[in-house]
Amino acid sequence: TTVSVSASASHAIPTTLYGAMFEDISSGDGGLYGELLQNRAFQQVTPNTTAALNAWVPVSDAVSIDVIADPFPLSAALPNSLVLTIPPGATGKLGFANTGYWGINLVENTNYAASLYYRLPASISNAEIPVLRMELVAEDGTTLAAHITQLRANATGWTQVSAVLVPSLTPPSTANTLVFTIEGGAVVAPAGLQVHFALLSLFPPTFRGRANGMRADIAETLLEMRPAFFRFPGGNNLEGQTTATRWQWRNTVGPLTERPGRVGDWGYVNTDGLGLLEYLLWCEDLEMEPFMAVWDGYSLGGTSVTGAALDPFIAEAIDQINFVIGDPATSEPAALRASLGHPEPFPLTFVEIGNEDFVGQAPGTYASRWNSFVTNLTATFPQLHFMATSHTSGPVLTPTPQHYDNHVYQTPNWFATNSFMYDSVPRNGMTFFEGEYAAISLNSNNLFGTPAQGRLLWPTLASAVGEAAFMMGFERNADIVFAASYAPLLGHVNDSQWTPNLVGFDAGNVIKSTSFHVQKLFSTNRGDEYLPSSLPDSSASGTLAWSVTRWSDTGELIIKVSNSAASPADMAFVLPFANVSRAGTAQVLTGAAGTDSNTPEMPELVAPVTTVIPTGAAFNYTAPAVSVTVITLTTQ
Ligand SMILES: [NH3+][C@H]1C[C@H](O)[C@@H](O)[C@@H]1CO
Repeated sequence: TTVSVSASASHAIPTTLYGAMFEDISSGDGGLYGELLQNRAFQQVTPNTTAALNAWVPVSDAVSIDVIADPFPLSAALPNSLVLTIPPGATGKLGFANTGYWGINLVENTNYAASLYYRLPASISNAEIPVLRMELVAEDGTTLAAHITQLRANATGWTQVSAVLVPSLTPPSTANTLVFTIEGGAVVAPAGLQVHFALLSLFPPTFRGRANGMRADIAETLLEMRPAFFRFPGGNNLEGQTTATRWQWRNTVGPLTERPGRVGDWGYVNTDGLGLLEYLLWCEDLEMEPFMAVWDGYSLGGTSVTGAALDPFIAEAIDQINFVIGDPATSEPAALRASLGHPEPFPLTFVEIGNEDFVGQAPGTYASRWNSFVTNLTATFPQLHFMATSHTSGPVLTPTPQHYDNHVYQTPNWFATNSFMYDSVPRNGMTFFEGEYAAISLNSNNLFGTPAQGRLLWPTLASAVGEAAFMMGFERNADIVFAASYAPLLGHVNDSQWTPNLVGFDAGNVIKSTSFHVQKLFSTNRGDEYLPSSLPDSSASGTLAWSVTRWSDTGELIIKVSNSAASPADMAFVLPFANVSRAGTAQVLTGAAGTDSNTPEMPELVAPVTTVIPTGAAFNYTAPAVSVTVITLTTQ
C-alpha cells in the first residue's frame, strides 16, 4: 500500500482531541479517590443491619458492633455511627477493623493519615481511663504500625482523633486491616462500656499531596495519557434512579462531615468525598479542561421533570456552573468556592446537558428539557458551549445544538472497519464529542452480554487495534470531531460494574490495558494539524488504517498506522518534504495474538516497543500483523 502525503494541512487537530471520561463506576471510591477505608461513614445505609457494617468486622467475639442512627449524630449529613459494645469484664482485643476495598495497600516508611470521631454515651467515672489503639495489621496478624490515645472521660460530645501511622515493613499482601481497639482490661468495663465512632478514615500520601486527594499510582497512570479534558461526573452516575438520587453538586463540596453521600447508579453508595472541587483541582493538576455535565431532568428509573418543575434544577445547574466560573463578589456558589480555597474561576467551555438522553423514556422529553436548560444557561453564560446527548437523528432540538456527544460500544472488528464514520457527516457547523467508545464484546448480536456471551473482561490487542483505526477517523475528521474518550476509564478488578475498562486496578496494582497504550500513544503524539494522504480502504474488508499529522512549529511528522489483519502489511510512504530525517522513531504495539490482554496475572504482556526505523522522503514500513504503530520523524 502506497501512502502519498500532502504538504499542506487540511485542518487543525484540536488540543482537546484526546481526553478522559470519568464517572464513579467502581472507579472513584476505592479507586482514584484516595480514601482507603470502605463504608467510612456509614452513609446511606439502613441502621441495625448487617449490610450497614459492610467492610467492618469485630476483632474478637467478646464485643459487638452495630451501626445505629445516632441520637446525637456527628452531623445532619452523617446521621449514623458505629457503636462498639464491650460487656462487663471483657478482656483481650476489644474492638473492630476495616478491611478496605478488597484490601488495603501498605508500604513501609510511608505516612498513612488516620482519623476518626468518637463519643462516649456517658462519662467514665473509673480511675483508669480507657485507651484507644489504632493499628495497621497484616494478614498474618503482624502489627505494622500502632498509635494509642487516651479517651477523654467526659467525651460525651464528638471528639476527633488524628494520627499518622507508619508501617515498619511492607506486608506481603494487601489483605491488611486498620484495627481499632479499646484497652484497659477489666478496669475499663466493670460495668461494660460503649463507644460511638463516626467518619473513620485512612489516607495514603496522595497525588501532589492534595488533601482529600487522589490515589497516587492510579493518578500517575492517568497522567501518562496526558488527557486534554476530563468529562465528569457521568455517565449514568450523573442521573440517579430518581430525581432525589441524582448527583447534586452541593452535596459533594465542603467538609466531609457535610457530605451525605448518595446511592450511586452502579450498585453502591458514593461517599462523594470525590466531589466537584476535587474534580476541578484534579483537572488543574493534570492540565485538563473540565467537560462538566449538569443533571437535566431525566433519571434512569425513567422519570422526567419538565416545564416549570424544571426551574429549581436549572437554578441548581446555574449554581453548579457558578461554583466553577462565577465571581465570588456576585455569586454565592463562587464565594463558596473562594471560601474553600480557590477564589479564581476554573476554565470551563463545555457543559453537557444530561447523559445519553437517547435511552428509555428520555428522548420523549429531551427536546423540552434541552430547550429549558439551554435557553436559560445561554442567557446566563453566553460564553459557554452546550453539548446535547441525544442522537443527531432525533428528536429535533431547539436551539440547534452546536455539539453532540456520541457514544458507541461495538466489537473490535466493527471499530477496525468503521473509521470512516465521520467522513460523510455534513459539515454544517455542528461538531462532535465521541464521548464514549470501546470494543466491548466479540458478539455483535449481544454487545452488552456476559463474558460467556462474548463480553470482554479486558481490552484485547484486537480491541486496541480496532479502536486505533476508529481514532484515525477522528484525526481525518478533526474539523468536526473536537474530542474523544474511551469509556469507562477505570474499573476495580475485584468489583467492576462494567468491563472492559481502560485501566484496571486492585488495592495494590494498576493494570494498563492494551487500549490504554493506544490512548496514550495517540494522546501523546497528537500533532496540531492534519496532512491529507491517500485514503485507506473504507470498505468492510479494510484492515489497514493510517493518519498523518504534524506539529506545525517543529515540522515533526507523526504517522499512525493500524493493521488489524492477521498478516503484516507492506507500506510505502511518499513525503513531499525536502529534509526528511533518514531515521525515525517507531513505537509499535503488537503481540502474539489479537486475543492477548494485559491482566492482573500478566499486566505487561502487551506493551509498546520503541525502535528506530529508516525513513526519508520515500520509505517503506511493514506494519506487523495486528499492530498499532506511531512513527515520528522530522521534515526540516
Ligand atoms: N452505559 C454506558 C453509557 C453511560 O453513559 C455510561 O455510564 C456507561 C458506561 O460507560
